[in-house]
Amino acid sequence: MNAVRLSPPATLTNPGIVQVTIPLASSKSESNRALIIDALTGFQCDLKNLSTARDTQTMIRLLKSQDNTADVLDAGTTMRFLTAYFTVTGQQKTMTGTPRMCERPIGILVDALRTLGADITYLNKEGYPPLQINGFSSSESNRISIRGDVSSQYISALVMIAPLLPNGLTLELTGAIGSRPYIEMTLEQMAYFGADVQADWATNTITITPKPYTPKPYAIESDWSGASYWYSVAALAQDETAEINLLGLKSKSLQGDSAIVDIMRSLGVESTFTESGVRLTKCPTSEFLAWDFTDCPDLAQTVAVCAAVKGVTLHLTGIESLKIKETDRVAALQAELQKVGAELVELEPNHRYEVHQLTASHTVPATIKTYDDHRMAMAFAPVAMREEIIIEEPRVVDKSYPSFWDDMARVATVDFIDELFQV
Ligand SMILES: O=C(O)C1=C[C@@H](OP(=O)(O)O)[C@@H](O)[C@H](O)C1
Ligand SMILES: C=C(OP(=O)(O)O)C(=O)O
Repeated sequence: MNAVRLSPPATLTNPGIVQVTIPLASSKSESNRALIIDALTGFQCDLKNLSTARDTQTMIRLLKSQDNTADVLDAGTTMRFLTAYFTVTGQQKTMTGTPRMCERPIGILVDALRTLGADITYLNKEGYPPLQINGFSSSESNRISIRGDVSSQYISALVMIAPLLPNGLTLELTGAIGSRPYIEMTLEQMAYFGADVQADWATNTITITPKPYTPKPYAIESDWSGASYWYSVAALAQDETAEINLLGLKSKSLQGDSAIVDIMRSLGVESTFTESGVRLTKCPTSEFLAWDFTDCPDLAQTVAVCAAVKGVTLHLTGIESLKIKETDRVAALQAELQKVGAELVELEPNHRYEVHQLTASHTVPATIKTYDDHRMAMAFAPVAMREEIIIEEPRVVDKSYPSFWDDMARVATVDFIDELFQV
């Protein structure tokens, strides 16, 4: 029998006074777009404050790698953006990732790239990674209809390569559009680097003319998705004088997850923008909150856990895309919220959900499974402001926010139970 050391769970206890300044990780979404655009200029941009997130480090590594295989691990943007980038730059690559990545659909993007002239084949299951990029000879076609309701990352991937296409690109987005702020972020960053982009949101049409990017310096903003966990800490803190200063955030952000400012006002957190970022303090809480997460799906877990523990009834819509992210986040929330005395129920099939507290008591500390999903770990960590909690596989946070536990250790005691597991 071998003794192996697995990633020890994190136990979070004893929140004291919550008075803290957090430098925050920078945005992996902004970083990964800037890196693709930089690569399309021949790596001539001076990118500042790039994210230390694994998703971004993977992007950096794969952009420079000469290997025939690009393993994106569990990074969705890296998979989708690189598939388009390697195609348009004529690089023959095998694109693969974790087993979960190979369950996350990519057919909509591949179909669009094929229309533009790509030769791409699936190596296992049609519509899913792994896939093989065999070559690209650009077609006359520069007008594509594409569904907007599965993942905005396909659209971001296509528009970023569009300035290099001989005829540019016109994308007609069909159906509902999910995660639209991420598309707008892409277009804003492209425009900053000199691309000629036009979005008509009345007709859901995006037009990009052929025109090379202009290399320029660019500084990445702090990560609003990562900031959301600090909002939850402030909302759940017992310390009525709690004050959290989050550095590097701006009130006018490219990131749609800055919607956390408005959401958390109902959950008892006031935001004051300062020269250095945003200051969180406590304010009165509502008893009920309804929110449509179509534009900000990555906030749903944070808000669901926070509302559940605070005893605020929450109605969620726009969370369909959660089922195809790092894990099925709806199922994961349903299982784990029970452990902190709450439940997530479906009010209208696949459309409207409710989170509410249960009257029965629950076992403390709860041990939360994270399902290879960084946001499960970080969404449940703030529960420590109310009761002891154990988070399994805590290093999942490395995907987007590697310093998360170091930062949490400033408002809670974080113990990694260093035990030997027998196999
Ligand atoms: O473009 C991006 O940077 C992202 C878009 C969103 O994905 P979907 O468009 O698949 O919802 C979001 O959930 C993801 O974390 C990052
Ligand atoms: C869904 C996420 O990332 P991605 O789709 O890029 O893997 C996320 O960070 O929550």
